[in-house]
Amino acid sequence: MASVIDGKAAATAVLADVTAASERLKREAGVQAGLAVVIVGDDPASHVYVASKGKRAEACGFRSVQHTLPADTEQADLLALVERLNADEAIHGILVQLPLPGHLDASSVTQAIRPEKDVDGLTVVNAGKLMSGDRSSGLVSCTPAGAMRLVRDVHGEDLSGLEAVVVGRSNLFGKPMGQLLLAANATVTMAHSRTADLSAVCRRADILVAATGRAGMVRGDWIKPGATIIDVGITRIDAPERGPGKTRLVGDVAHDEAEAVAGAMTPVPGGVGPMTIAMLMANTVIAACRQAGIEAPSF
Ligand SMILES: Nc1nc2c(c(=O)[nH]1)N[C@@H](CN(C=O)c1ccc(C(=O)N[C@@H](CCC(=O)O)C(=O)O)cc1)CN2
Repeated sequence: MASVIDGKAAATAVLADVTAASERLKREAGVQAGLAVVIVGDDPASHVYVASKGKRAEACGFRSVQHTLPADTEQADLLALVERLNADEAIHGILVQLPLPGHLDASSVTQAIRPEKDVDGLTVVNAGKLMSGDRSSGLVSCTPAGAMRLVRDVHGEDLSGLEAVVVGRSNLFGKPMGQLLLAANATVTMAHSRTADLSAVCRRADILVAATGRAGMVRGDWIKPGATIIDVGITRIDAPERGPGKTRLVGDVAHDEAEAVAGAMTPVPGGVGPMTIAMLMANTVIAACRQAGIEAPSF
């Protein structure tokens, strides 16, 4: 039976360190870290995540600002807001919640954020720094940074000799996750929906990271006995067994099958999700320390 990798407990530990760093920033530089989150439209899940980001930011002692824009916001208006936030000295981190409504070009909005304030780690500057191994001035995308911290809790800092397979190749998660695993000396395979014999590729993994976007896609017989499973998926499904109209969250890994084979695995909920928000707070305090010219913590 796989042991549970407790993302909530790991997130609580990160948030305690973030709060301490935020207090040090105030003491040493007289600066309150500022995080601005921009949300466009009415997607209910996005609103829940953004509200949670605001609450966490306040709990860490940050100034937290939320900009809520209507679904029919024009590209030029969104870009103008990003420019205002770029110029605002009280704001050290900017995040535009994704997905954006279909008529907006998410990439050009993301790329308009000043790299020093890009707490989502999505600008080409930050993606390039991650790829070239520059961790001293770049910012890493929150979900992969959080997932990597969970991997380190199980395997330590050095993954030499271990095979890691990442299923999914998004800019937000799969690509940076592959880079982080590689930087820790894992032998990394990036797999995706067009990979031939995906189940056989996954079975090679000592560390299997599933970000397929398809609930329950990774089955028990895709898993090497004893492997560590990081499940990045989060899908709400109907749960009639819990009562009429009830729902529950599931990941990309068939949980019960995987539990019988894996050595350790993240649950959904309570695994990678809480780490996403904790690492956003970590990135914000790192960005604020750098902008204030004091030593930034590492997480
Ligand atoms: N600009 C960004 N947009 C999005 C990101 C991102 O990193 N940057 N990630 C996801 C959504 N996301 C944060 O924005 C996120 C997803 C899930 C969780 C979380 O804590 N999940 C909980 C369950 C929550 C629930 O009950 O619904 C868990 O897994 O335990 C936090 C953040 C897409 N957009």
